[in-house]
Amino acid sequence: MRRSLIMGNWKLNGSLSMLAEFITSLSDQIDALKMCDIAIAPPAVYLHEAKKQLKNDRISLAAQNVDFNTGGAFTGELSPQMLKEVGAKYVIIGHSERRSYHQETNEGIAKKFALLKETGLIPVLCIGESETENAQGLTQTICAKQLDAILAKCGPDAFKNSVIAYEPIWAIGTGKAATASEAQKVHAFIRQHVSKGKDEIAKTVIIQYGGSVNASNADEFFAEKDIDGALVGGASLKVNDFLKIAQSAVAAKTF
Ligand SMILES: O=C(CO)COP(=O)(O)O
Repeated sequence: MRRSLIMGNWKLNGSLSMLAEFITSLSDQIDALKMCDIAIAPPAVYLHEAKKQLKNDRISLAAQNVDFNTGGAFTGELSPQMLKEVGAKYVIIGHSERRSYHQETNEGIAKKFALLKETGLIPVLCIGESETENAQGLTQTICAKQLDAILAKCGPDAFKNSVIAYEPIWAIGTGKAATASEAQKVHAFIRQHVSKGKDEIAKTVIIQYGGSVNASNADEFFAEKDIDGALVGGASLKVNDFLKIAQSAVAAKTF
């Protein structure tokens, strides 16, 4: 059975003191959350300190972005190896905020995906459609295009041991989450599209939902069979809300 993965994407938020408080509270509660994997993605500048403060490996670290070069004259960038060295296990790539504010393309994101795999890091590939695309019935077409760029670059086994986060752009930070059944339909499509009939991939690829997940609506998402956790933005900044979301994931797997 796939384990749920609950990941907090702090985006451009947080501080050293918030990090310390967050890690202490999360560590106190972690034993009750055995059935799911937990990760936080603070700004990369805090990863090294986070790694030092984490007392057990039940809480993993994620970075929010990476470069597609391994080193050299690329001012301002961070390589997969650097992120690995400071404790990252996962790296979020292709977030819609990076696609739109930093003009990231499917091809560039595919290069990042390939490099992460080579480095032994787990890519968390964000995909999803805009409000207009959703209204035009293009959700599956857009998701397929974003996934196909990865399959073209990395081959049919690309998504083995990888994570995909379905994040409809219109649901991010808006308080207007997709309904659980809408999300489930897209997740089922994604699973079928990336596995192309290969059981090993269908069974292991983790597909998170992201977009206005909070402590009150998380239960509904985790009750769906193809929703394997959540990539949480705003609600991941408050440790109690984040914990409640993780508890919902645990409850969904234990009855
Ligand atoms: O973008 C997100 C996670 O990557 C979702 O953000 P919100 O949970 O704030 O909608």
